[in-house]
Amino acid sequence: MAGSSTPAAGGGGRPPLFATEKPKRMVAYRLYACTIFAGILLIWVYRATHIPPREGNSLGWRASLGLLVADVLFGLYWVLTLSVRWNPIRRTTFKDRLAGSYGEDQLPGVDIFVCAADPALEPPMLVISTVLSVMAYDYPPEKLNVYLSDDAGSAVTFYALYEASEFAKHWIPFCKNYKVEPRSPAAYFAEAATPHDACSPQESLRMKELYKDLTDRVNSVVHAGKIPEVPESNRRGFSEWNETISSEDHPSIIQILIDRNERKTVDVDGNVLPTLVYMAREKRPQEKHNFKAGSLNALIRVSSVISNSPVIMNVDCDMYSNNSESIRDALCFFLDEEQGQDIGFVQYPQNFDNVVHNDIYGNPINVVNELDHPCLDGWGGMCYYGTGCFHRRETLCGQIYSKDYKEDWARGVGTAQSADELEEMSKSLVTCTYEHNTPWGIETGVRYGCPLEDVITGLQIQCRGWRSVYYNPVRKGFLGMAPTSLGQILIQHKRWSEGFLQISLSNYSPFLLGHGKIKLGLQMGYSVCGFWALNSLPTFYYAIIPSLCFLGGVSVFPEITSPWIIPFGYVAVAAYSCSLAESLQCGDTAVEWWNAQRMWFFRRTTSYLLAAIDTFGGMLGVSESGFDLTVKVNDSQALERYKKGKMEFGPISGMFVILSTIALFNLVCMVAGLGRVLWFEGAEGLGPLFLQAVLCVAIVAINAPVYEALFFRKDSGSLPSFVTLISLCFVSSLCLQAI
Ligand SMILES: O=c1ccn([C@@H]2O[C@H](COP(=O)(O)OP(=O)(O)O[C@H]3O[C@H](CO)[C@@H](O)[C@H](O)[C@H]3O)[C@@H](O)[C@H]2O)c(=O)[nH]1
Ligand SMILES: [Mn+2]
Repeated sequence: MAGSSTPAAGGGGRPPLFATEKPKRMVAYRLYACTIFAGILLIWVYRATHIPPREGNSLGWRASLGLLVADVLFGLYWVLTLSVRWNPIRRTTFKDRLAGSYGEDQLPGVDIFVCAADPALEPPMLVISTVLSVMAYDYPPEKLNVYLSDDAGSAVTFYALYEASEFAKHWIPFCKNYKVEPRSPAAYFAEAATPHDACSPQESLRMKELYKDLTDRVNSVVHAGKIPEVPESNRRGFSEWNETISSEDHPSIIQILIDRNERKTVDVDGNVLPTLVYMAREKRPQEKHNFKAGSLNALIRVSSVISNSPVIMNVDCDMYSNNSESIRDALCFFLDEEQGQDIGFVQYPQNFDNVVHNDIYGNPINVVNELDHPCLDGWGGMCYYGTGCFHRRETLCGQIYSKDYKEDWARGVGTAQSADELEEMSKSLVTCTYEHNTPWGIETGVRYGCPLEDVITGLQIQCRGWRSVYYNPVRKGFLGMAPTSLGQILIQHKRWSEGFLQISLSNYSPFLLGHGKIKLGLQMGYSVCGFWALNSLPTFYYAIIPSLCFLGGVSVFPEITSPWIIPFGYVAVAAYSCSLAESLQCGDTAVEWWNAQRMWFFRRTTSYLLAAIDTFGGMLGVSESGFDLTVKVNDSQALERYKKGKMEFGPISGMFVILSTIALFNLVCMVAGLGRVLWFEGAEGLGPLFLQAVLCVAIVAINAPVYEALFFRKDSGSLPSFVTLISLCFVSSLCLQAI
């Protein structure tokens, strides 16, 4: 199977538009996995047969029972993770064949959705740079329709989009004439000072000036919070706003800013521009709006009236297109005659453009992008993760796949209706009450009621018989923004792990919903993230109990001279070496790997733990989950600290108390525990406690930034002494348990 490619289409049809390859390394990996599994089994045997008698101070007995459970859970979780290593595949597309087989006029229409929610957290300039980047795709503009959903219903965002529609008349021809990449103006002008494309320095300078004017105008409106006079011909849209409008309470607003029909808009070269639509669905305080999922569903309906293209792509407002050919790449999958019929969606990886070298948060997720996702693809079902994804419209509307299903690639809306009519029609589709008593949010559109609406929607589509594809080109399709403060990251991961756990424990779990419909490997693949939150429990246990026992001189691992130490040592050393090797192979540095390990530890002991608690609370009806927006602006000092690799803790939160408690507790255990053993028993005394000492030292080492923030840093990103105080209370009560 090594290096095998998919067969060419036979019998005179169009040639295949993509190929699938399987890499060779898998045999070695599978052998290695077998040895790890043997090690895990031996650890289980050891745990089950080495429970000390329950007498006197029963710490050893209790701890051994707990570790038995923890080791079993870790082992089972490891088995799940095999699914995202077992079967990776790699896809390549043939865009030249696409061009050979389909004329430009035969290409399908594409609707692009951009979601924004809050002009304070998501600056309008960021939003319109993303919009401009997707308007400038290398694709026939009369087939391209771009929709911005503004969940804040903000006049400022609308103003920015209006300015973008004017700027597009210069920007799009510039991009196309000079084959500029990337096509987000913000990203383009932030890159190298010397333009690397065919354009002359004067041209580039002229464009840069125009862009600077745009930025100044938009930002001054953002600061003033007031809209200036705009030309009479374009005033119409602004009259929608008045004093009574607020972000939580406003009617539906829909404005077609660029339209191909009667108000035909052309660029400076006289070419038509892609349709551009602003949408703010109605919001009322008493009505649930279902966050991003609600916006996407509103966009699906509005676009069905205005353009109704067979392909839909959606991005978050901070994730710009970095590759102008992405639409054509995605179409290579959908339009392939042999293998494309059952492909429901094409997901691109998430990559970031604001991450620095040796990022302290371990943000380059290369292993996920280069190994995990190709494996999900290998099982026939890359998940949908909410941004950078192309769908067939029908898959989002509940269509079930069957062999007889024929896509109408030519579908679309004619040019009969005027923009005013279209706006009126679509407004009625995005009122608060429109979805009442309809299948929207349940069977139709993106699913509601879960913080990971996208993943569950993707799973539902796969369970209706569609396959999905993962495409990771060399020039990244999209670049987004990673949060660069620990507090933000932990909140984001809490939302994700909570969403995943909710899915895993519901009727929509990949094992129940997917039973008989998707492959076992894919069910397991989903569960790797699905059980992140539960995996926090054994991690938390491992972070406290062995160290506590070390402090009390109670051994809970095999002695250094016992043969039982071999499976423990082997599993730990081999698993971590393999993980490091994978990271390096996927392009991370060793420092990034180490930082990523630290983040795993932090997330598991905070975000995931709280997510597990909240999920169970939610099942008992105590708590309800929301969508805490990720901040996309940082103050300049924080940004400086980030660049220097200083961890940004930010405002006090319960999560930091947990982090510093674990860090301080292990520090105490290490110092007092080592001191006690060496003082009373000498070096031989370490024999039975060796593995615990190693574990404790490792936890202290990984927590270095926490100690720095607690004791040495004075800047506003460090941990306040209040956190130290509370943590010390917890630490002392924990230590008392050892006595
Ligand atoms: O009420 C809301 C809340 C959010 N959004 C938009 O949703 C997107 C994602 O929000 P963000 O705060 O950036 O969350 P992230 O954690 O960065 O998002 C990741 O995680 C989400 C699921 O938790 C996915 O939907 C996203 O695609 C994925 O990038 C942004 O464009 C928001 O404007 C809305 O449109 N309406
Ligand atoms: Mn985001």
